[in-house]
Amino acid sequence: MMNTLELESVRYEINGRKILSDVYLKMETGKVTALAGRNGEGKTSLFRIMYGTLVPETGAVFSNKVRLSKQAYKIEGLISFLPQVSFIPGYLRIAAVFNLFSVPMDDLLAFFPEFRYREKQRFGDLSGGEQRLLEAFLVIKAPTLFTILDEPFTHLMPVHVERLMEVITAEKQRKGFLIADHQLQQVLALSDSFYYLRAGIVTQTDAAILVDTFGMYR
Ligand SMILES: Nc1ncnc2c1ncn2[C@@H]1O[C@H](COP(=O)(O)OP(=O)(O)OP(=O)(O)O)[C@@H](O)[C@H]1O
Repeated sequence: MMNTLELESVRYEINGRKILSDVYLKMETGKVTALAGRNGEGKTSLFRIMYGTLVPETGAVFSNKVRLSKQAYKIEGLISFLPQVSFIPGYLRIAAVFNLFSVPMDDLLAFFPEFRYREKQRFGDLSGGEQRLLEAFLVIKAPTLFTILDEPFTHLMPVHVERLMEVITAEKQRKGFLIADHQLQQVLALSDSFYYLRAGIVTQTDAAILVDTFGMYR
């Protein structure tokens, strides 16, 4: 069964400045949806409104066309979110972190065997890139219908980006993704549908227009 998660008629302002005006956006299971936009256009704000940690002036989130009665993140199994900033406490050991997210360590080792025998290491002792990789992996694998990824490839080395893209493609069989990342080539390769956010307006677009707008090799 295909599931949808939609933002409808969302208006959001900060100190009287319009960030989002009458925004519509749809996520679907089985699809990766991309949101493109320059720095500061409001992508993170839109993600937080969808997730439920930011309250807009108007608008709502609909799951399979039914308006949510509470924030999306409070509904078990509905949505996971990778924010731009680190969110896992450094004192936790890797094994404990995987337990918390209900993700088996073996799932990680299948894609990233370099973490074998490191279960007892504390999360805070990993390199910045390794921490980012594990956070992205856990959110992607979390047992939810939908996942939002805010710049998942930032700080990752190219081989990890490639493998993380494989994880997303595999998980897409059962969930829907919404992704923003400045690595346009990767986003284009992964995504099935595209939106563009500019001056508060979200429009549906396609890969060719995004390449024209942002350039492939900036
Ligand atoms: N608490 C705040 N007070 C004032 N302005 C804010 C606040 N939070 C966000 N903004 C502004 O709102 C706009 C949208 O921010 P947002 O983080 O949603 O953009 P973004 O598209 O995700 O940017 P980036 O690609 O750089 O992450 C930005 O111009 C930002 O400066």
